[in-house]
Amino acid sequence: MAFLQLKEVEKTFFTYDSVTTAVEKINLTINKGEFISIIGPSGCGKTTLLSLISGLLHPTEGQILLDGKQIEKPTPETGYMLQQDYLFPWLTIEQNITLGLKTMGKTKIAEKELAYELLDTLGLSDKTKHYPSQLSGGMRQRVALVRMLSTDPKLLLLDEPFSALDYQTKLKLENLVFSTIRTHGKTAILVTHDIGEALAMSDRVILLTHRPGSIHQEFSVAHHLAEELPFNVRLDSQFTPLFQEVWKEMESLEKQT
Ligand SMILES: Nc1ncnc2c1ncn2[C@@H]1O[C@H](COP(=O)(O)OP(=O)(O)OP(=O)(O)O)[C@@H](O)[C@H]1O
Repeated sequence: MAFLQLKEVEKTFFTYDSVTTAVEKINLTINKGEFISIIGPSGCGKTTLLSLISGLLHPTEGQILLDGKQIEKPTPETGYMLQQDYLFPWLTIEQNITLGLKTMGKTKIAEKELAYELLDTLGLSDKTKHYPSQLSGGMRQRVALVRMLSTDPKLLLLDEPFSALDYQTKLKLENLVFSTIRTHGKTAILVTHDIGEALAMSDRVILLTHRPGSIHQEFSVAHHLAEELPFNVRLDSQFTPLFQEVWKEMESLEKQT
């Protein structure tokens, strides 16, 4: 059975003076353990699509099924990581990363084990008593990654999580996020404006059309590359031709406006 299935999904926003169809006719199947990226022109509905998958929004038409069950509302089965880390400034790093567990009533030491293990793996174990303002942007995003994974969600939704970082930090964090997600065998969907990032991190890249966004083309990344760390993928001889292929398609979409 498909892990995540989008069937003829459409989302239209109705406001007092406008009707906006953000996405339409989206048919997509994602298997367990896959890493998918969604790219496309600005305003084509990428974030809307993630919000629909998270259960924060409901489709106007169509269905979204996770493990065969229709998604009705946000649940701990799905984790979200955004461009801004949204850490609570008045809580320590330790309190921030265990907050999700606390709201789920999981306060036992054994239930927090994964969170502490992740803090250690991501080099943050000496920062547990610090406050977010005492950390760099890259560190804060690492904390956001730990917070997302600590409740052990089945599906991860990443909405431009690296776009506010400087280039070097972004490259390092891509590697770290990728290896952490792969190690834990999670299924992930990344929204990004960066073609290179999409290709370096994913098994498949989905290119959406202009709004209303529908799937224009899907690009598969060779299996041996999809298993490599993103930084190494960027250096591979197959990377540039694939980048050019995606770039050309994006350019052709621009010409259609
Ligand atoms: N709550 C809302 N009410 C009305 N219109 C909305 C709402 N949310 C999104 N939209 C509209 O839906 C369209 C798609 O927005 P969305 O943010 O999903 O695009 P995006 O591809 O993520 O954009 P970007 O690339 O700029 O981040 C836009 O025209 C946006 O104005």
